[in-house]
Amino acid sequence: MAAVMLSSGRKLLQTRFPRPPVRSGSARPSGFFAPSEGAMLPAGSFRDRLAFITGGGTGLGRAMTMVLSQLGARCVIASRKLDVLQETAGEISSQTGNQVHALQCDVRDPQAVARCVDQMVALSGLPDVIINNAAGNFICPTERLTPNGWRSVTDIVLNGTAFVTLELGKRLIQAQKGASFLAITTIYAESGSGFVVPSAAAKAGVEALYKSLAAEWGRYGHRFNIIQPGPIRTKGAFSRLDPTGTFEKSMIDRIPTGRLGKPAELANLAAYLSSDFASWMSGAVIRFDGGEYVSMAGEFNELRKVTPDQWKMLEAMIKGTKGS
Ligand SMILES: CCC/C=C/C=C/C(=O)SCCNC(=O)CCNC(=O)[C@H](O)C(C)(C)COP(=O)(O)OP(=O)(O)OC[C@H]1O[C@@H](n2cnc3c(N)ncnc32)[C@H](O)[C@@H]1OP(=O)(O)O
Ligand SMILES: NC(=O)C1=CN([C@@H]2O[C@H](COP(=O)(O)OP(=O)(O)OC[C@H]3O[C@@H](n4cnc5c(N)ncnc54)[C@H](OP(=O)(O)O)[C@@H]3O)[C@@H](O)[C@H]2O)C=CC1
Repeated sequence: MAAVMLSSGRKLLQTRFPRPPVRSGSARPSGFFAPSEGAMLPAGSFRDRLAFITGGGTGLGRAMTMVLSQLGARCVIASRKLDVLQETAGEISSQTGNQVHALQCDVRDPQAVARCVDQMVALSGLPDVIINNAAGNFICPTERLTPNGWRSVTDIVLNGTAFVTLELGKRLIQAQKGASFLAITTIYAESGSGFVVPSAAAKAGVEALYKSLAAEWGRYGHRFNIIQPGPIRTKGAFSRLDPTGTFEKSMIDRIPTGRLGKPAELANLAAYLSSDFASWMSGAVIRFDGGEYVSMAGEFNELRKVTPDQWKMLEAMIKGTKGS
């Protein structure tokens, strides 16, 4: 006896199937959807451009800094840990030959953000590209969350993004200089998600902020776009969201492209959105998740697990039903 279950937990049918050789996501044929990790845009796409990337010392921020620098940008990376930033800045600039400056900045503190922008202006001027990538997150049942735990995440994600955007936005408007603003949110900014509730709430707030400013600040030459990544292995994210490593397989199983994303893939999309090739893109929200979001959403998507023999039987049963 075998049952086909819907994602809601309801049984679609229960009948005498031969035991199904259920194909797991990780058993998908390899070769489809192989990542391309080199820089996608033409060399020099960011020549004479300055990019400011929060959280640029690690993970996805580091990958975005790398590709922008490869494409000719001067970069300023900012976060709390100066030693980490300096190491990344040194590694990237020695590979690309372009300047990468490291500035200490806690985005939760608006005065620290203003000082950081002062330092950047003194070093290199006002940026053409701003990427709000810094974040904090951890899995936690919401009933265990303290007010300080809530604050630690929402202050980095929502307030931090707002402080950086306001500080730079006002100065750019004053200087009559246009810029591209990009925010890195996540797929559950749209759906919400249990167990990461401060992050879900704050990322949704960031999306509202960026969509609102896309409408309001276009007249000053500013574009605002959003990338919602699905799971991409980084130490910062996976140590806090999958500390035992047990969720990774179920993530991969539900991703139709059968793998996690790669930082360099995300970085190419970020570079495109921040480039002149995307100068008509503003207010866009791009989901970048290998199909995971729609795969989790569709009522009948679990039917991927039904085998061809089972389909023959299902079809015969359906066709054999007369009337309603
Ligand atoms: C898979 C697809 C979708 C994925 C989405 C991914 C989204 C991401 O955002 S991944 C980014 C992950 N990277 C980071 O989080 C990096 C930065 N994170 C941090 O620095 C820390 O994790 C933290 C956010 C907690 C901030 O660090 P800080 O030093 O400022 O805070 P603490 O003093 O350590 O803690 C502040 C309060 O939070 C409580 N807390 C911390 N961790 C947990 C936890 N695991 N569970 C419950 N509560 C936690 C901590 O106890 C403090 O509260 P209190 O005890 O009341 O003082
Ligand atoms: N990896 C993934 O699967 C996914 C990631 N994302 C998003 O991608 C972005 C990058 O995450 P990822 O690279 O994975 O994780 P990381 O932990 O590597 O990146 C987070 C960065 O934020 C910086 N940061 C944290 N707090 C502050 C603060 N108060 N002030 C300034 N900087 C701060 C950290 O630097 P420092 O500690 O030096 O301050 C760190 O460099 C985040 O916005 C995350 O939400 C979204 C969906 C999926």
